[in-house]
Amino acid sequence: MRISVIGCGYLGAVHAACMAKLGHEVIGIDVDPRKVAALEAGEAPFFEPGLPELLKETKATGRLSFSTDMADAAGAQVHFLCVGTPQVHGEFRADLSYVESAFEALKPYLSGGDVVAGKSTVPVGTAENLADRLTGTGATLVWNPEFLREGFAVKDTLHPDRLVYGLPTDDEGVPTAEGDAAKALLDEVYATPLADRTPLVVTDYATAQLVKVAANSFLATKISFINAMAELCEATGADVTRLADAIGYDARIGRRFLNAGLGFGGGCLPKDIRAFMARAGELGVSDALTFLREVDSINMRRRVRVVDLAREVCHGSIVGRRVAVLGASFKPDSDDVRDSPALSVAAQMQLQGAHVTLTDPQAIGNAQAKWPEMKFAATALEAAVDADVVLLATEWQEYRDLDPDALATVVAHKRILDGRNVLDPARWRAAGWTYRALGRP
Ligand SMILES: NC(=O)C1=CN([C@@H]2O[C@H](COP(=O)(O)OP(=O)(O)OC[C@H]3O[C@@H](n4cnc5c(N)ncnc54)[C@H](O)[C@@H]3O)[C@@H](O)[C@H]2O)C=CC1
Ligand SMILES: O=C(O)[C@H]1O[C@H](OP(=O)(O)OP(=O)(O)OC[C@H]2O[C@@H](n3ccc(=O)[nH]c3=O)[C@H](O)[C@@H]2O)[C@H](O)[C@@H](O)[C@@H]1O
Repeated sequence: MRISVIGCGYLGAVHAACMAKLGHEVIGIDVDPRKVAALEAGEAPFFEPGLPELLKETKATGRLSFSTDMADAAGAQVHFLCVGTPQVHGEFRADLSYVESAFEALKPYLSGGDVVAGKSTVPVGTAENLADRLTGTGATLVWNPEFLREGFAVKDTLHPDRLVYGLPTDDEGVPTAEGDAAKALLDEVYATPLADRTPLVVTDYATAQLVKVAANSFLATKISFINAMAELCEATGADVTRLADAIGYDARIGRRFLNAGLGFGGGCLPKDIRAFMARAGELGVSDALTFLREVDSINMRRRVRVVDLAREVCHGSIVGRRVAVLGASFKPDSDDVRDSPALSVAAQMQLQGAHVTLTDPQAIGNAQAKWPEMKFAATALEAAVDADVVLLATEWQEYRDLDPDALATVVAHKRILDGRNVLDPARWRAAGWTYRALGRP
């Protein structure tokens, strides 16, 4: 099938390449000419494991191309909307201006029977509004939220945990004839994962939009729950990693997403819970989501706590102290620094008078663009030269594998803060290090 993908960022570029891998003929469209040029040359414009290989493979088939010209979307039967929905500056709500402009730019190129499939994460009500505005075009809107994780984006797109279709429905919640036709087209798009028995939830617009923000809110809540427990552990001398192991054995709770540390960041979880709260307010049900305010606060307190820990190990002040921060991306296996806890803590320390040197295997370029005045180093060992304290802020495998003896040869003081609870305290202490972590002794 011929497919267009509008917006080729972390979501859209992967989606486009994966759709081509599934056998479709795909045109990816983005307003950023540099991104389009890279993708058209078969190069990934950001770091995502497996994407460079997939782009090469699918470009070679001739089924995948990229363009800045929306007119190239004409002729596609399904158009995936994958543009950004960032937080509005100074407010909680989502900025829908990119969705608006992409949608309006696409409209003249739609034909009868086309499907516009929204993938961006949007406030509930957006799909209903866009659907109304398709009247007269003969095209049908569906909401098809995306659940991929950066770092696993290719696998998550080709082998999703589930697919969700939000279709137009009648007053009784039954899909309309257009809804049924749109479902048939999406079933064709996702024929391979559906044949692999990927669970499919077919529902209405409102539910499909809510599923996405509910999922991210649940994940954020799970992380903040364990980080709240970390605060209790800090007050009592308990170990939050053992606590997580113990409660995680209960299948009703589960161990995944119970890693305490610097908390969640990225281009999605933080802005999605805030946009959800803003939307609940507009709908007159803000009380239903007041707990997310606490989820957000617990998360942000972890960033403050790690700066306090640095101060503690430096005998009361970080002014003039050299701090090596290992990790700038919001999670390992990504170069994404949007709302990165690591970068935010590094910046805080710098603003409070420390001399910070930051390193990351993939995200230095993006971090430098955000904080040009920060000092950067290519490796952990270089960053740690003469350091008074080292902070592991993003758990890249190479930082998990660091040798305490090797690192000891370059630092000024053997003090390590484990911001992600991934190092072995006994090993580091045995090597003479002062080891401190979030929520464990
Ligand atoms: N990054 C992720 O892991 C996931 C993101 N999402 C959601 O997907 C959406 C996109 O997120 P990302 O890909 O991370 O953002 P991004 O910022 O990496 O990509 C958005 C892309 O849209 C392009 N764009 C903006 N206006 C356009 C227009 N009028 N026409 C064509 N292209 C346009 C931008 O140039 C950019 O390349 C957001 O709503 C996000 O919440 C959902 C699931 C996973
Ligand atoms: O809507 C989105 O964009 C995506 O947001 C998240 O994916 P992602 O942001 O790529 O990364 P996660 O693996 O969810 O991690 C998010 C943050 O939580 C942190 N985290 C994660 C797990 C954990 O146990 N503890 C913890 O602090 C990570 O370090 C990271 O900063 C969701 O997991 C995806 O399902 C969703 O599609």
